[in-house]
Amino acid sequence: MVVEVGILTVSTQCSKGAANDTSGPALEALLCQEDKQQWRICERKIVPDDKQQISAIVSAWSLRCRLIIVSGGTGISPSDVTIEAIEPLFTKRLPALATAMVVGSLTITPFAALSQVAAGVIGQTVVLAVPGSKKGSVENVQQVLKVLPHAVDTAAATEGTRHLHAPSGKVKSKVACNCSRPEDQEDQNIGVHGLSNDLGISVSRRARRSPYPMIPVAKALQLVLDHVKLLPIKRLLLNQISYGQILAEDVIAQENVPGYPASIMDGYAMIAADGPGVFAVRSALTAGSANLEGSEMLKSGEVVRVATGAPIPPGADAVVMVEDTELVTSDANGEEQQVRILASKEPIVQGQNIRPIGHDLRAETVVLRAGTQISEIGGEIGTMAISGNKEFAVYAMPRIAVMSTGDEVVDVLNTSQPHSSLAYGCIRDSNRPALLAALHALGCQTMDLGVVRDDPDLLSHTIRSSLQSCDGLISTGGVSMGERDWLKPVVEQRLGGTIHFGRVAMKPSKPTTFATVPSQSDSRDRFVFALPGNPVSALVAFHMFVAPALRMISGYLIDNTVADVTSKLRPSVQAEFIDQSVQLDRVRPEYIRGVLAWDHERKVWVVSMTDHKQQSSRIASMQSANALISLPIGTNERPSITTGETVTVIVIGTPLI
Ligand SMILES: Nc1nc2c(c(=O)[nH]1)N[C@H]1C(S)=C(S)[C@@H](COP(=O)(O)OP(=O)(O)OC[C@H]3O[C@@H](n4cnc5c(N)ncnc54)[C@H](O)[C@@H]3O)O[C@H]1N2
Ligand code: MOO
Ligand SMILES: [Mg+2]
Repeated sequence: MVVEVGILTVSTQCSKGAANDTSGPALEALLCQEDKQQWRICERKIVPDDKQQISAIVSAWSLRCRLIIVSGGTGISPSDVTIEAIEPLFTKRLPALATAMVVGSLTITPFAALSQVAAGVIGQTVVLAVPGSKKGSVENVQQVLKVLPHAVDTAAATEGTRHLHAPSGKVKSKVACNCSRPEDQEDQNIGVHGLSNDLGISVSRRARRSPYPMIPVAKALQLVLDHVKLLPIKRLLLNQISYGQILAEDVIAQENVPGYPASIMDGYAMIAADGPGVFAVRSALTAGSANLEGSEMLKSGEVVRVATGAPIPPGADAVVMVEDTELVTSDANGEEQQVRILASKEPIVQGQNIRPIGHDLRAETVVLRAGTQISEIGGEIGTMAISGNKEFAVYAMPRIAVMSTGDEVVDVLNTSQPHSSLAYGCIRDSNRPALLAALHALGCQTMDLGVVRDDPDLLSHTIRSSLQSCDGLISTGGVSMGERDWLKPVVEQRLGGTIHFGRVAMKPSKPTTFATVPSQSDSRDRFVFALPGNPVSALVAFHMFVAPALRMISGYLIDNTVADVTSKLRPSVQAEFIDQSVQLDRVRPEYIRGVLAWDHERKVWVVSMTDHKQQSSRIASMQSANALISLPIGTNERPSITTGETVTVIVIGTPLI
């Protein structure tokens, strides 16, 4: 049997070209001498003493090599990190194999005692870590050369099973995956997977199956919510606050509203006990009239003309509307001298038409709770304005970078380019405009990264630099199995990111990818949603995963009282399906685009499809959609849904009412 071997040289000097790699070629020669038929060197690489790079490469190779030898970085200096990089990946340790290497080498030199060799299994791959010197590496491998074929056979012989491992280097769990499972079937290997194709790999050697298990939608959403973090709190002036923002602290009224007893009507302030009759008009008070403290008390038989909002003069305890009075006498200037308060069915009572101090807001009480969303209706902004506070604590709104990717994708937002006819094989970018609009509707700030070509260098540079000033990034395209689908390897291998999931059991949007990337400036990881390129897949994934995450980090859950947070972040209703029958997909749950409306006669929610061409490439099927109709996987017993059945509908827009 031919065994695929990877030889990784770890040396910062060699990786910079400052020294020649001697151990790699020596190990190659050793294996070739042994038996050319048996060992085939399929991977060779030199990397610096960098833990992340070492573990990323060993992880990726473990998907296609049966034996990996890592030489170098096994000493005891602080820069030696090979053992720390690979041991956490081991799904099984082989301590005796490591001991055999050390014991054998000690018979040659006592310096062997200063190397930390390691041996273990990652999935079905045997991995050895040996010293970096030409002599040391060869001597160590020689000690175990005879048993290596058997070790490799045994590791590979775990029939039908493959142990997957976490990309971050931490072994989360050992899981078995049935290799005969159809590619599209949901995988239970949640949260554990191998790495994407090595960026430098030729197309013929790329993995032909995705290393990312296809996880259920609910689990994917949970992973997203587990890994995104609340944004910082900001103290903003009222005119800096945007609709949609969430209060991070209670708003306390600083003063009473009104701060004085105020008239509710235009009319006459009087003493209620006087009752109807003729009164002398002593003076007039309009809204904004100065403080009346110290002014003369109103006497029986007098009234003061007041406007709505004007302070009530001292001594007065009721206001009668102007409509319930008539003029009796006036002076030469037209000023009122006497008015009659007309008798009506209702007696005049104390406090009539007067707002006492603090009637609307009482000083030092909470007028808006933390967790309140500032709506576009205006009620919250108005209350904040009147509360007497200058600044308000709110959660920052996310700033999100948006990027379309693809050599064939033509930018329609770049106005400096003339609008030209589309070249053969190209398509206009519909994803970025749609996502930017959806983000703005959620109140997010955006950074438009344009259309980026399918080039790992360009992609990694664009993502890295945008994440310096954004909380997260949304890209579309390049996440599936194509030879230029670079997003996953770029995130893992160039940005040091962790992919939490790379496929979801749903139709559309199967290759939806969610990752976190360490920040270069602070301890808050940035998130990357690498959405599929198909336009409907991108938008459905946005509403299923990205929008709830954005709500969560903007503070939507801080006053959470409901057990099921999903219902707050991604609301759904039960509705009657009123369209023609639809065949259910036999492999993935499907989210078809729908129009949700309230049936006023029957008092039920009803939902129909936007149209009957629901392909994931066809953005027109998203037109008018305000809902995603969540359809279960079809079975022989239930192959379709028919008119009148009740379905779960995820609300993504304003329902028709
Ligand atoms: N062998 C396999 N092939 C595919 C699989 C699979 O599992 N195995 N999955 C399919 C599914 S499902 C989807 S969804 C797509 C996702 O593809 P990518 O995310 O890699 O996206 P691209 O390959 O870059 O593009 C796919 C499609 O979308 C068009 N596109 C891309 N960007 C835009 C844009 N900004 N505006 C408009 N249209 C865009 C692009 O031209 C392609 O037609 O993969 C399947 N393949
Ligand atoms: O998941 Mo893809 O989004 O089916 O077309
Ligand atoms: Mg693709």
